[in-house]
Amino acid sequence: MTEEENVRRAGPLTYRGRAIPDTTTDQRLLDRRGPADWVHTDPWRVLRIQSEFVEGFGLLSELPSAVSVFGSARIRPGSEFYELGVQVGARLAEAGYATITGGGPGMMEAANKGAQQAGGLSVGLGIELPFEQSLNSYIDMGMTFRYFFVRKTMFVKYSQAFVVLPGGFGTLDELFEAITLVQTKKITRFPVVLIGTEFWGGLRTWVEDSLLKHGLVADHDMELLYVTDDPEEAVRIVQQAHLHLENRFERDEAGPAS
Ligand SMILES: CC(C)=CCNc1ncnc2c1ncn2[C@@H]1O[C@H](COP(=O)(O)O)[C@@H](O)[C@H]1O
Repeated sequence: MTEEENVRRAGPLTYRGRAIPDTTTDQRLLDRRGPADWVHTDPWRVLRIQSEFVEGFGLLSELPSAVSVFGSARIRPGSEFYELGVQVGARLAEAGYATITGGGPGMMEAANKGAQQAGGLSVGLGIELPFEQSLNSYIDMGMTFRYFFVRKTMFVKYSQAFVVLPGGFGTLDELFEAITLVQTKKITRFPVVLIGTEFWGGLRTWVEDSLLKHGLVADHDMELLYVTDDPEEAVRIVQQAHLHLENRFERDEAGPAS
């Protein structure tokens, strides 16, 4: 046997003599399918989760300054709330912010529509649901996620603030997640603005009368619930916080490396 026949290189690996496998790596990959139950196992899911982060970061990392807008999936076009959502998207676009929503119908669609029509970048981050649903038609850039928590990371990582319009459980989940991240200083200088004083007034009162009264939140935590009826005021709050943050990063970058 020649030296050439007695060696097999498989990528960075070298096999000689009796250690040479009967098949090549590609043969093992391509020649047969083998069992398929591993696609339903957690190690495989970890790779899918990883790929969602890769795709999400890839889609969003070059996004300009952006604000995530949340709100009910159930509000219909033509309603007062829907119009408010359109206004929010439009004002954000005029101030130079991209609008990110959950990509669905209702208030998400309204904010995307307002943003797109005012010439802003309109982004939809959808979620796989047990019933058929596609991204609304006012989205310039979109992605549909399998994993809820991956999608939530994107909302926080790629926006400077949250604007919360009237909504149900999904909206409350997003609102309280954001407030908890701010309260625990996982994110800083991150305004969370609720739009609709009549709609959100009861929640604010309950937080004050129950949570604050029993000492479950601090006085200054109440400031985390900023409520207004005016989309322009919401944008001003976002801009102020944004400016502060940029100044702080500039100071940090000028200081000693960490
Ligand atoms: C018709 C219907 C129920 C469609 C659901 N389709 C959805 N598509 C995308 N995001 C959603 C959807 N439902 C809830 N969400 C998420 O939860 C929030 C709305 O939930 P809710 O309607 O307030 O509780 C949105 O901000 C969004 O991020």
